[in-house]
Amino acid sequence: MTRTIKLAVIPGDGIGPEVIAEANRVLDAVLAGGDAVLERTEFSLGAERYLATGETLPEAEQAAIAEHDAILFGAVGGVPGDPRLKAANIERGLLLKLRFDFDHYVNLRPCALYPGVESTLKDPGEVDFVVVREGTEGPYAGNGGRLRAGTAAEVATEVSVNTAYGIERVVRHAFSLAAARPRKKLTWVHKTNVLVHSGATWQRIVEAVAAEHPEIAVDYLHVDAATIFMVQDPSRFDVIVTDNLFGDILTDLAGAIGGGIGLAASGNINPDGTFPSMFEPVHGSAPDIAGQQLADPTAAILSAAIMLDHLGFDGDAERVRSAVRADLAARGGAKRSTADIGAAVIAQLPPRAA
Ligand SMILES: NC(=O)C1=CN([C@@H]2O[C@H](COP(=O)(O)OP(=O)(O)OC[C@H]3O[C@@H](n4cnc5c(N)ncnc54)[C@H](O)[C@@H]3O)[C@@H](O)[C@H]2O)C=CC1
Ligand SMILES: CC(C)CC(=O)C(=O)O
Ligand SMILES: [Mg+2]
Repeated sequence: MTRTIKLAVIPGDGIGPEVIAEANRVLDAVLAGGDAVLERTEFSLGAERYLATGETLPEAEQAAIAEHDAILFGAVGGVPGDPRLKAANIERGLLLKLRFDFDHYVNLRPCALYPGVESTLKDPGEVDFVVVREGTEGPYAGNGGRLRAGTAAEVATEVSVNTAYGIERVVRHAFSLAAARPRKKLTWVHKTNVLVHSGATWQRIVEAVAAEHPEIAVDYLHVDAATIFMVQDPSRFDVIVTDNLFGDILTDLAGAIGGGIGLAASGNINPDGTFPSMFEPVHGSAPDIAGQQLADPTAAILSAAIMLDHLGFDGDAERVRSAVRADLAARGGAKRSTADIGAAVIAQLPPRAA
């Protein structure tokens, strides 16, 4: 029986539309001949839309997006610091609003160094881990403000929000993920020596959930030390669970050691299925290379594969990953356009199993 998947597509700004075009082409190719049909609705949102209309995320459009089975998201934002975008704060008013309102509490960010890919590390060893970044709380929650703005006595606060409810659900998710992986190891990352209040809550909850999972080896790292290990010995990581801010920073670093930010994929997951989950490359809109077909669409393509996993099309997801692996192995140092890489991945797709 044919299953129709309603897909909301938000290409966004800068390189977003370029990489999403390739992810969409790969999706069409991998699903051809199968029993899933994509029904896409494109939403034109982002900095460009704001500059043209003054709108960031109209309520009616958010409600329409909510009616979909999944969201494929490119990237949003303009040149960092562009004063015309200050009032809108596209990243918060659009991207974080979708993550928060759709309760994307698991921000899943795998990092693997595929054969043939050059890492920034000389001798990376085994790199195959997943960062589970909390997606709805922490310092990104929007709890802050400025007093006496614009004066010499200005005070700014950005309060990190950590609820037991929010921590427990993401920690449980990370433990389940670790339990399903062969190495069964979980590292939780925080800064408990200084952030003693939120650190204590995280620690209490991690230890309670760990007691239910004796099969999983658990260790802890302060976030600053975690960055050292990530570049000196990434093989020590299997599943990492951490808060929203630490996870954001660690996963750009993970992107770099995994062969470049153009390969780093992610899923903003609402595991309960109450809202559509959203799949997007880790990178931003890269205004420095936008419109030139210089962006690597692999991160967007691998994000689409995470989406296929989430929607239950594991076989097709694996075919996409296999094609990406083959393409990366064949790529060498060759410079290719965004569209060329998309086409090459499609050419490497293994046939659908009979
Ligand atoms: N999820 C999102 O929509 C995100 C949006 N942003 C926004 O994007 C804009 C640019 O932010 P930046 O800090 O410069 O981060 P960025 O990730 O857009 O770019 C950082 C560097 O990585 C390169 N890069 C990024 N993606 C690439 C790809 N697929 N292939 C090859 N190179 C790639 C860029 O050319 C740039 O040199 C800002 O407005 C920022 O707020 C930033 C991060 C995430
Ligand atoms: C612009 C931020 C809200 C997003 C970001 O950098 C990320 O989620 O990695
Ligand atoms: Mg980031």
